[in-house]
Amino acid sequence: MAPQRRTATKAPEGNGASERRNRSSTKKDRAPREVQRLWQRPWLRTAGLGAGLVLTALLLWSSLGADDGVAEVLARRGEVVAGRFIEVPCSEDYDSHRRFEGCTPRKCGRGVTDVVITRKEAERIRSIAEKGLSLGGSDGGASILDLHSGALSVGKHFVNLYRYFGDKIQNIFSEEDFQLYREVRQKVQLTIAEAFGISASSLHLTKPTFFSRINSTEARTAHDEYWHAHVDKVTYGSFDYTSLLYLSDYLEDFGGGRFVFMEEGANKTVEPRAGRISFFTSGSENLHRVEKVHWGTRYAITIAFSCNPDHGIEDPTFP
Ligand SMILES: O=C(O)CCC(=O)C(=O)O
Ligand SMILES: [Fe+2]
Repeated sequence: MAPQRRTATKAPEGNGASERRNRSSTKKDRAPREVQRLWQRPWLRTAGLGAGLVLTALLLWSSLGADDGVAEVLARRGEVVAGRFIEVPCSEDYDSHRRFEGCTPRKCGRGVTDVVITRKEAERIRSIAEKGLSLGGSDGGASILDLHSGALSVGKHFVNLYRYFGDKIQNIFSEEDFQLYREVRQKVQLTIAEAFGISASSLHLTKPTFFSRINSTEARTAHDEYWHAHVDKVTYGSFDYTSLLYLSDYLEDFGGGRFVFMEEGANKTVEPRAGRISFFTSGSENLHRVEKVHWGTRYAITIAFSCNPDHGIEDPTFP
């Protein structure tokens, strides 16, 4: 729009012929007629239409971008991130909770690493999720399995798989599965502690800790609506540090389903990759959402930590 206006007003000034031809016109009506005449020139009309098209395309692109919430990629699926950390100012969310010095975030931010959990480990963990979730699954697009509480999505509800399946659950899961969960939790805890400069022992595993399986089936209940923007500290209360371990690959196993940190004009996405850990402080400095999954199946596990020992839970144990 701006270049078009500049052309229309500037051209008559420098165009002597046009001025001479219009000597009889009053000052008042000169500009519109000159603009009209200029507009009748084919090249200007083409340029104007071109600019209009570019502008429309830009507006469309930015509105689609805003809807999609995508601006920059923090971690691409195809790259191996050896450790990336971006500090962001802490929100005030932590002030309304009891503070634990040396743990409650004073340094806030988000990190990604692909070198802590191997692809092989991710595949083994994913098979735990597959085994557990094969026993149930939501009617809608999002199912969860919480090894700690035993919560498993079934239809439009949850069941406690330990109660529901009783001793039979020992035929599904193995001691090694739980051992693996513990090892992964430990590695994630150390990664978070190091990135935020705190002691790993000040972090307490907190609930809920769960596997998620998302596909493109339409949501049936509010539990299936995983795509809403949220703040983990608000949603889950006890969370101070959130981690996500991805168990499948963006654009290989599923489409859509990118993780988005929402920031005004500068959303950042994390593209899931098997074995990728994404971790961040849980306050509103890290408002986020998950894009809708358009095809395929996306597996992840949410493991979070609290600074408050009262909110700590033990690792899940083999029943
Ligand atoms: O699966 C993800 O990428 C994010 C999940 C999430 O935001 C959550 O569990 O609170
Ligand atoms: Fe979240």
